[in-house]
Amino acid sequence: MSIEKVSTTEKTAIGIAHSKLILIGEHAVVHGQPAIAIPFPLVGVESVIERISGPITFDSTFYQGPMDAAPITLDGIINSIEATLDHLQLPKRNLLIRVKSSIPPGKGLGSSASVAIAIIRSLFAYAEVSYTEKELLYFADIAETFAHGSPSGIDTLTITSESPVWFEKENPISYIKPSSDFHFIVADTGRIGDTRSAVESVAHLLKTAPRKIHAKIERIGELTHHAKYALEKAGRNFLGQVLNEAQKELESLGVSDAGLNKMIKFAREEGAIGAKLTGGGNGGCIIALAKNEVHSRQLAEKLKKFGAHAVWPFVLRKQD
Ligand SMILES: Nc1ncnc2c1ncn2[C@@H]1O[C@H](COP(=O)(O)OP(=O)(O)O)[C@@H](O)[C@H]1O
Ligand SMILES: C[C@@](O)(CCOP(=O)(O)O)CC(=O)O
Repeated sequence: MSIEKVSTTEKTAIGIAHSKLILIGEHAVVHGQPAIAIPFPLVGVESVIERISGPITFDSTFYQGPMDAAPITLDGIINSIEATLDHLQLPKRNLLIRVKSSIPPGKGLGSSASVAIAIIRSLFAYAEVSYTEKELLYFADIAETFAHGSPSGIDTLTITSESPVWFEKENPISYIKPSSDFHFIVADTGRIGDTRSAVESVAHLLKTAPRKIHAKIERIGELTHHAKYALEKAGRNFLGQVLNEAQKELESLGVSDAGLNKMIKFAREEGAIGAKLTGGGNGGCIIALAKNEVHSRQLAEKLKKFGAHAVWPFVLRKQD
């Protein structure tokens, strides 16, 4: 079936979602340590729902066609959609779901969670029903659990937040207020990571060498406390050191690959105060802390020439 030929009536509804960056604490957060994550509005997802007649139909870069024939990679999102439709008491038919995303998938930027959240928002808008934050997270976490096994919940929480978050599994959220501007660059190594298998490999290590691995996870937690202090008080030089320390621990947990290590090394040689992987790792993106705005632009150019598939200079603004 060609999506262009599906005839729609005038009723449409839109839902959007930005993506997220984990500044520090990925992987350790799955095991109860805190993490800091930042809403990342430079890439995002738009979901448009249109009324059609016939089965629910997808139109996205991942798949075009009826939902009941969708590939297994969409099962998580489909579970979220079905649960949301049940909640809204809408029939599971007569909808066209168009998904446009500028978030590269499998790069640690929370693509799966953003897609789920944009779609859920568009379904609520279509039904003209308002929702609470808790409901939104509940339906999005259905997709995340399917995609990532045992997600900490940090992706969905940051994607629904407008401010940087301090996140712990048992005590989900408080907000971080940076005391100055921080200039970051996010750069994509080009290699796709698999968050689920990276999380599983850390869980496996934890079983085989519990004391050693637990100490590393706790160290990341301690560094995350230092990062909060750096953002709110001590400033960029201390934050850079802390990010570099966190990268060492992530490497020793086996979630940083050669592509990430090479790009992180290059960013530091070019003056980044700190650099580490962001997200699930073993592919995906690095986050580097620049000295200032000019340096951030120069570093972005250099990373591009070095071979980054995409580069996003990004300012975390001071908040009063
Ligand atoms: N454009 C898109 N359309 C539909 N689903 C998408 C799209 N982009 C991502 N997804 C969903 O998200 C999953 C990929 O996200 P993933 O690589 O796990 O993201 P991340 O590791 O960055 O959180 C896909 O399997 C699919 O279910
Ligand atoms: C590795 C982890 O800490 C972050 C994963 O980030 P992403 O899904 O790769 O964007 C997993 C989690 O917190 O659920």
